[in-house]
Amino acid sequence: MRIVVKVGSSSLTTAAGGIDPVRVARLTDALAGARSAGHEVVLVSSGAIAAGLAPLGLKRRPRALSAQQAAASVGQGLLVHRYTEELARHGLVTGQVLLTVDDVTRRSHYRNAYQTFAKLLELGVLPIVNENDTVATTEIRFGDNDRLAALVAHLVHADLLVLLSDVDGLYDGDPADPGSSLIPEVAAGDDLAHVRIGKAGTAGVGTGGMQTKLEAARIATGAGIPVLLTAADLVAEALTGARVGTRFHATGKRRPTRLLWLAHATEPRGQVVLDAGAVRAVTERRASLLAAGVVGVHGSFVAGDPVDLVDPDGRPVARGLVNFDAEEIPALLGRSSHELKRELGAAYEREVVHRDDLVVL
Ligand SMILES: Nc1ncnc2c1ncn2[C@@H]1O[C@H](COP(=O)(O)OP(=O)(O)O)[C@@H](O)[C@H]1O
Ligand SMILES: N[C@@H](CCC(=O)OP(=O)(O)O)C(=O)O
Repeated sequence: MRIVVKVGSSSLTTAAGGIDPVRVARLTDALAGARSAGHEVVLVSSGAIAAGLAPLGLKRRPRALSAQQAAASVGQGLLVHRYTEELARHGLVTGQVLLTVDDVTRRSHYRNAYQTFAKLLELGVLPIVNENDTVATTEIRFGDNDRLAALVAHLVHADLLVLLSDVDGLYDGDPADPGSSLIPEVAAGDDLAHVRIGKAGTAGVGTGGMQTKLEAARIATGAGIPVLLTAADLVAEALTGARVGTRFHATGKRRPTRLLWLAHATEPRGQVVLDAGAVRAVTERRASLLAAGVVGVHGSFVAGDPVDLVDPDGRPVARGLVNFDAEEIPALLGRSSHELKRELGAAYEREVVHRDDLVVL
């Protein structure tokens, strides 16, 4: 099996906030065990910011983005160094992969990322992935690694996504509350509306809490990948197939990876307003969006940016990579490709959003 394992900051750090060598060793022992059993493993690890706090004399995760980026810059190297040393004891070679949203939503970059992972796995390397925190800006930042892990699982065609946290699974209420109980299975179509979801754990280093784990589980299972959510302390059990944690069954089929990223990882830079006919063409017939069906445009974007396609009432119906700059679109509104080609030249005959770059929400 090809397994993506994601570990959160709260499962890697000591109470004081630094990287905990004992917890890292427990994790790497289990990853090495999975490799010995014949599985391919990709690790998505948070903890760069947490690892950078102590060397910078910081007590807790800073609020300002620039300070978080500085901490990540200091901490990422330390974190990967720790993993590299531990995995080397098991004869394993590690490789660092730092991703930004843009890297994987634009077609050429996405193919590049896929090929890098394929090569690393073919060479027997254990890739260690994190967000490229130091360069990611607010707009293009994931911020939490749960969704990143789900998208990486899809990118590398994983058979299983294991989400490790400081809690041993999904509870129907606050896990600290003695009245709450663990949910062992989430089947396709199960309604989680009754589950009370709280914020991130007490350690104060995690970011997403249970909400981003559920989103990650929804993305992965919706793309055909089952998810196991359990405690980092139980990683060895989880990777040897013991019945621990919460198992989310696959609910959907694989979709092209880039489109999954487009739907879940991009911040739209603007909106293109469609008339009712274009809404039907895009959502029901999966057609490209042509200028003839566009009635308005909002925001400032350039060709290649992600935009939301909205219906006449402003509700998003799809997201796509647009082929024109925002300021070019008003001149095209409602006009047929044929007319545009005749008056403005062949370059204007292109679709506003091509069907291959479009995902229905
Ligand atoms: N319904 C719930 N079930 C399980 N955990 C929950 C729930 N609601 C809130 N949580 C909290 O979510 C925390 C995990 O999120 P977080 O601290 O962001 O972890 P990580 O650093 O592993 O990503 C747990 O410590 C737990 O206290
Ligand atoms: N990329 C960030 C991870 C963000 C984060 O804290 O995520 P998580 O602990 O998984 O909720 C880091 O390495 O510090």
